[in-house]
Amino acid sequence: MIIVDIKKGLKAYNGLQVLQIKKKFIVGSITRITGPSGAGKTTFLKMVAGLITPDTGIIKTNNTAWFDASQQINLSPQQRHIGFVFQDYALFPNMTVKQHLEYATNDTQWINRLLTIGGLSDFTDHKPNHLSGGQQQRLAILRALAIKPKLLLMDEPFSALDLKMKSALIKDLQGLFAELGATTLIVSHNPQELDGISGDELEIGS
Ligand SMILES: Nc1ncnc2c1ncn2[C@@H]1O[C@H](COP(=O)(O)OP(=O)(O)OP(=O)(O)O)[C@@H](O)[C@H]1O
Repeated sequence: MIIVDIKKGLKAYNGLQVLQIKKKFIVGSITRITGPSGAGKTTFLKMVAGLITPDTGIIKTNNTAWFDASQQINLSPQQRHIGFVFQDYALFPNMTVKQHLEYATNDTQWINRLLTIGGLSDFTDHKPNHLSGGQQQRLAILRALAIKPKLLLMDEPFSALDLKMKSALIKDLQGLFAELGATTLIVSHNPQELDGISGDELEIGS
């Protein structure tokens, strides 16, 4: 179980807006995160990852506190061992596809499996600017999975993929998530995208 109970004042264009999230995520579950633009979906994922600090509250998993404002506990993103797929991919311009994955793991079998699932086996020596938008997005997903995370945070991870590619990839990813025992949080604007996959939903800013 991952328990989140946090508050953060967001600096919105129209003044201060308070983002308050109280939610439990069951281990191994897939949760779809929805909400209007600017509601705080990305900020929420970044707080869980340890990239943005909440103003108050707790984030804990099993018996480990990742964040506890009252006890001044705030584990680093590395200590939380999370996979993060950023909305803008955040790839390294000077690294090839293969180097992105080798940076995260030295398990070559796992790397090859990921490359096959992402359809990038023939592009291992390509740098991001020699990949299509969809290929870059797939690389961002594979890189997040490379560390075999127990918690995977994905921010609009399928937005650049065509329907056929998306449904094949999602099917493969579902198998991988189950194998890793990963708990997955996916921000998605597309209502049909995760039908039959995500068991839970978190609506932010409604
Ligand atoms: N570190 C921060 N501290 C305070 N406010 C922030 C911080 N980072 C972003 N914000 C503010 O939080 C608000 C929500 O932004 P966020 O990107 O989380 O929304 P979103 O729901 O993901 O939107 P979209 O669907 O358009 O991607 C914005 O007004 C932004 O200015």
